[in-house]
Amino acid sequence: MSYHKELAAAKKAASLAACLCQNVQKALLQSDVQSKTDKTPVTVADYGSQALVSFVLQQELHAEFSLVAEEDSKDLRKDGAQEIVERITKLVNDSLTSDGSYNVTLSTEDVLTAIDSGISEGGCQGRHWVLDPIDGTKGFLRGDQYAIALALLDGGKVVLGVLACPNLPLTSLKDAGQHSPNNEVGCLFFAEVGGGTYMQPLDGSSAAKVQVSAVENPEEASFFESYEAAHSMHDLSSLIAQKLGVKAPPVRIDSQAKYGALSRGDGAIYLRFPHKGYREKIWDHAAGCIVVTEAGGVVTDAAGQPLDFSKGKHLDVDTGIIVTNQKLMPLLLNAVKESLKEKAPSS
Ligand SMILES: Nc1ncnc2c1ncn2[C@@H]1O[C@H](COP(=O)(O)OS(=O)(=O)O)[C@@H](OP(=O)(O)O)[C@H]1O
Ligand SMILES: [Mg+2]
Ligand SMILES: [Mg+2]
Ligand SMILES: [Mg+2]
Repeated sequence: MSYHKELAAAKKAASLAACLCQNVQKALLQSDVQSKTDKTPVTVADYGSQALVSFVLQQELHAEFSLVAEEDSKDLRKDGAQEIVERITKLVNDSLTSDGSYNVTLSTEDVLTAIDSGISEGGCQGRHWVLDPIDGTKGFLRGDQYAIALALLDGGKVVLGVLACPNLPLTSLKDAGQHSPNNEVGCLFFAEVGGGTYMQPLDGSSAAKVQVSAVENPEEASFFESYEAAHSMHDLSSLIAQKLGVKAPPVRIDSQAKYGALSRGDGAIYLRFPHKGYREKIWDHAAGCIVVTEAGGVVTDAAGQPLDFSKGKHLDVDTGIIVTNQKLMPLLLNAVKESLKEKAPSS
């Protein structure tokens, strides 16, 4: 089955949302940031991006629509939130006007409704869009990496994914720090099942196929991990890297930009080991997972099992998520197993 129409709609939605986020990041006001009940930050751009993607997908596809997305409008419907809802609505309308494809002006209620169409639970039947309107909100607030991550599930499998990474350099991160005449940023990665992974500049110029690193010797490999130590155990990844013989220091960047960078071979390994008790959400991995696998990579949990996106909002993974190329995966799995055994509290 082909998903060309859906992929075109997803690229349009994610690119427009990326423009909205870039505009907010340039002029971020402290009042634009709120704290959610789980104490993580959310900004007007997270809400605006979710409303915009939801609206664009519904306009483009005219089909029955199910969206599993990170944000909801609960906090925005509370007393005192009217001003922030108006700001979000203005951001969404400005983005729609600058694109010019839709002759509409959304009301505040339209925007809240668009945000809330992301309440689906997903599952193993039918089609479900999966959206992280800003993945890496902490990175976004620091002015670092973040991504708009959009994927489509069909029968519980990820069939397409788009990652818009507005701050990711167009050239490899391996060249970072070296003198490069081209320090432009803004990448759009996209993949359809069976069709490979492509990257194009967010400004829309032509796309090129990408491949994961072909490195077979771990001593030549470098690895990515979360920027935030609260999101992944840096001491455990350091032990795994040491056991593998990786020489390079970790590359710490926020969000699924890690999957994008890995898909084009900027590094060979991604290690993610959340602290005990954290449950991974499908929107933090669905788009990244297909972007890497279609580029020839492998994404598994720490036990070597593929990620199962068919169980609803959560991913029930064993201990952590690891990503690399097919050659390095057996070595990596061994290093992970040994490191976990060593770190386990002795009974
Ligand atoms: N405690 C904890 N453990 C593990 N993961 C967590 C935790 N808290 C949050 N999150 C999720 O991490 C998402 C950000 O992705 P990363 O961890 O790759 O980015 S970062 O480098 O740490 O910023 C981040 O995504 P966004 O909320 O979309 O920014 C969260 O879903
Ligand atoms: Mg969040
Ligand atoms: Mg996220
Ligand atoms: Mg998010």
